[in-house]
Amino acid sequence: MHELAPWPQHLTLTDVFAEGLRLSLVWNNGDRGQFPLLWLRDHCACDQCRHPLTRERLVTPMAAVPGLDEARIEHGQLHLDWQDGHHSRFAAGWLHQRRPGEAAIDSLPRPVAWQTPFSPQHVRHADLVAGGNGEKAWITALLRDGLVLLDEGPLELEEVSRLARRIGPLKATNFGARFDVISKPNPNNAAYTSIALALHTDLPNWRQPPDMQLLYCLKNDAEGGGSIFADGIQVAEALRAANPDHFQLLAETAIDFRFQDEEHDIGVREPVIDVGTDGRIREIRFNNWIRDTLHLSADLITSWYEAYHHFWTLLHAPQHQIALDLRPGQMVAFDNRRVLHGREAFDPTTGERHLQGTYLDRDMLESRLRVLARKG
Ligand SMILES: C[N+](C)(C)CCCC[C@H](N)C(=O)O
Ligand SMILES: O=C(O)CCC(=O)C(=O)O
Repeated sequence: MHELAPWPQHLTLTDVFAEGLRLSLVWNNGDRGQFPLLWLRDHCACDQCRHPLTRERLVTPMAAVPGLDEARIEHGQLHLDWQDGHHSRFAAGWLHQRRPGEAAIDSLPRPVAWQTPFSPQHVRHADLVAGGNGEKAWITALLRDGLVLLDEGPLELEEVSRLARRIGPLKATNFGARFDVISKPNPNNAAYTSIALALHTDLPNWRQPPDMQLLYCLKNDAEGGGSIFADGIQVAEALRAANPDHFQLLAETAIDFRFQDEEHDIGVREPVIDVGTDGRIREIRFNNWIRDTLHLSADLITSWYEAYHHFWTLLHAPQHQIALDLRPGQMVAFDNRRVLHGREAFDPTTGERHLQGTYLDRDMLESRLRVLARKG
């Protein structure tokens, strides 16, 4: 079927009936499904309909489906002879996975809000780089919890880039594809100082902020510098429960985020909480440094500030935060569209602190997990 993902091999078809412009199929496990003929012709997997090497569809949209001469089951699989001379063959398990009206089966983990007390999953570096289950566990935890820790990695510069490249290309931003979090002489960003960083998401001033952030600890022996995290979904749900009007205001009111330095001026107008039509929280944009002028009507301004302050207070409430003291050789990976991160101030005169970081697209993590799942 020109499909790399596995489909159930034990299923066979036992019956097929034509009903107008549909076929009704019955499998050996008793399941039934109805398939419009147009769908079947559009999904034909022969070499004229699917490119044998790229696996991409070659069939173009049809106004009407050619008539069917015969639909039959051979060795449990479906064979169709079309009146225009075309022949299609469908594997029973492949069709079963795609029964119209059934939700598509995707093995990707759904995001699950943190429950207090939340303790993140840890994966050993050696297990991640061995591939297989270690890598699956790491990606699964990251997609599900929005945060995962890697332990016992080597103290090598660029290890973060090597790990990221296993998954996909590093996602470049105006800070480069790979960045060093150290205190710098002429910082363009609070991260490059030694001051405390309140909880934030990175680059909410981009239409599409980076999805996943990896921070690899190489040195952390200065006094202070502990890391903090909070789950934006958990806290936004807490806000919705405590004050639905505040939640609504942050979800419905777009505000401006903006970053500027000598070379850039990157801004976007979006709400702090992005809620889907189903009420699900899809994204949090929260970064108080790069919130731009609050350009709202005078009526809205005071109530927006109230709601924002409420959210800020809940984010920083001890029950919503986890504190991590990153050790050299440890890497934290988190979903930057959901989980907020921050750190305590550190004293650069007492020792060194050096993190190397990069970003990854969520699509690449999902892709990697699907590829790993092919092997079962
Ligand atoms: C991690 N790195 C230093 C590269 C970027 C940090 C970005 C955080 C910043 N306040 C902003 O969103 O613009
Ligand atoms: O220094 C840290 O621990 C976090 C740095 C940070 O918040 C950032 O790079 O955005």
